[in-house]
Amino acid sequence: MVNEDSLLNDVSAEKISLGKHNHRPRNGIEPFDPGLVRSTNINRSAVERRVAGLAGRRSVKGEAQAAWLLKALTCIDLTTLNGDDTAERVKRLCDKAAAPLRADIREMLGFAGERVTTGAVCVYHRFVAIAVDALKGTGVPVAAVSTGFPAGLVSYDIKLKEIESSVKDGAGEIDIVITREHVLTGNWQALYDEMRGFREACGDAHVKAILATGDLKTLTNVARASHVCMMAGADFIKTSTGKEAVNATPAVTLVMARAIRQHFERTGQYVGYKPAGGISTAKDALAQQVLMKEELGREWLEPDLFRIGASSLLADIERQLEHYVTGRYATFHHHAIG
Ligand SMILES: O=C[C@H](O)COP(=O)(O)O
Repeated sequence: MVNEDSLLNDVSAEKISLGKHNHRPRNGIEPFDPGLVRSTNINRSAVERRVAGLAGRRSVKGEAQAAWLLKALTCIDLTTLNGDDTAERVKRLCDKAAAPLRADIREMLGFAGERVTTGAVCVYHRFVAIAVDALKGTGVPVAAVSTGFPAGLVSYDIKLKEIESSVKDGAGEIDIVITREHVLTGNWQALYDEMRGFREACGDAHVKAILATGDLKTLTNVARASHVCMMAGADFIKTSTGKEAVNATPAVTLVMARAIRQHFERTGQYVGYKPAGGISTAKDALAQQVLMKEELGREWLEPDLFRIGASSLLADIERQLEHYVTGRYATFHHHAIG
């Protein structure tokens, strides 16, 4: 059985706490602070050095790795965002989110009686009601991508209406995309204003701000956009739509995690982090988790503060966990969805 205490060697009192989906209380909204934005600057070489240093120093093996992967699985926002999505595909995805691990693997890991689920299911607005229905009683929330995802270039009014419709259909989380032009032209006030409006339109649903970091040109822009969205009340900041050419790189994770840390030190508010796009292997997930642990600490490894947006990661995690308990690798078709 996976020793729960082995999740991280230096936090032996912590538990894996499976099946926990509680959202944190909503964060407050800070007034716009242009001085803080102007004074935020990122040195790319320093970021790259730190990322390379971490990759060399930290590796998680054996039983501890199985525990980390189990934890990563509970943080996945299991996603389908394709033009050919159908109700049937979304229902199958929901079944997988509610029971992501084969019963025999779960049993061999020592979690037979536990509810193990992914962090959420993430879909387009059209499928929100279907997913909410399919996930009834599972505790798994539905996240809706919104505000003209992925480009975010529909009118502001339509963006607000889209958020409101998804909330009405039962989405507990709304993943909004920001207007990249506001960042690229340095119009931080406009970014703050739209983010506040999105947050308000979400009502009680939690809001994740997708920065589309691959479009933002510099790490300084990534850090400034992170701060502005957090000031305006984002519950999570998220890297990417998965549709940009570059998605959740370790450098971007480091910059966004540090922005979250600074925000926490300044305001006492906990903002979550969601890397998304191109995270498809257990190794990718572990690299993101290590960065979170090193930069933000143990609390930021739980699904209320950490999610991984991914369409195909689950299959590899399940495969690695099967290998851990049986000593064998199954072929990929045994872990079909996710
Ligand atoms: O938010 C989630 C992403 O769209 C998923 O991207 P992916 O298909 O590269 O895993």
